Amino acid sequence: MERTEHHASFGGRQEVWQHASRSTGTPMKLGVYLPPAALKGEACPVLYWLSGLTCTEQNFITKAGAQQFAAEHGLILIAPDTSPRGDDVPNDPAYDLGQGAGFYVNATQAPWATNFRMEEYVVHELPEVVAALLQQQGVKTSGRQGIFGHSMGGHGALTLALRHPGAYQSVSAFAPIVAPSAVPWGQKVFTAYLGEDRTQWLAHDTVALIPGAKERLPILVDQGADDEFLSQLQPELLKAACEQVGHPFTLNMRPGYDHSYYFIASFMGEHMAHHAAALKAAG
Ligand SMILES: N[C@@H](CCC(=O)N[C@@H](CS)C(=O)NCC(=O)O)C(=O)O
Repeated sequence: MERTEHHASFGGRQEVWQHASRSTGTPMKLGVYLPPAALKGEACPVLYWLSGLTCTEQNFITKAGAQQFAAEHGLILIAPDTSPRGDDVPNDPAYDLGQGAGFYVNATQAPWATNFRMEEYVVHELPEVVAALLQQQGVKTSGRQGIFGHSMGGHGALTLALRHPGAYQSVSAFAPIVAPSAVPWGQKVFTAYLGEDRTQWLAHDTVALIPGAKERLPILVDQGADDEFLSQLQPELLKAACEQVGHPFTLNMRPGYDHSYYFIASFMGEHMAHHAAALKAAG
């Protein structure tokens, strides 16, 4: 495990770490923000951010403006890469498949199944990696975890929270892909990673998971009304699914906002407050 970057930020520290991943069989990078409270020895909750298509660990830490709110609320922020990478890792020329497009599932199909194990990585390996690198720096955590993300990463945050009840105490998303089985991005990637059997896809589809959810963790979603990818996102499908079973759900449609990090940064403070409140209430 190696620290490759560190920068003072809002009284805390933004770091980047690299480690050998047993889940993906590749080196993986992650952004780690330590708020001032953590550096002073307070036990802080951990909030995971999952990025969208084409992103690395860098997009969120350089463009979302989240550090100021993490500093204010005393949250440790973890931002992993979106997929395994490397010359020996399968890839595709399109931006929405292969490297940079892990979709937070464990692929079952060749040639992806060996390395593309992002669900295993995020849910099981990452917390161990984070615990180890925090311990190395004498930083304590409260044992509470939240998860949020954008687009493909919004899909990741919602499905991982729903598929692993008890693992996360707060969840939210910016412009998430809520029904991957019903839209081109999801259909293409799920066919490649999970195969032709659509019943396998539904286990990774937020709208399909809501009716049988084991816990009703409140979901906060922000969506730009002028998002150029709205047809791939369709937040109204999630609204309807939540209404049908009484799953607590807040959808903020934001007129004039697109799909970019300008949109994300504009509402980051509200999402961080949502997580801070839920993680504090969870103890
Ligand atoms: N038009 C984009 C589509 C991909 C895209 O918009 N990716 C979003 C997530 S789905 C993103 O966060 N891009 C990186 C950034 O804005 O920093 C491309 O072809 O690169």
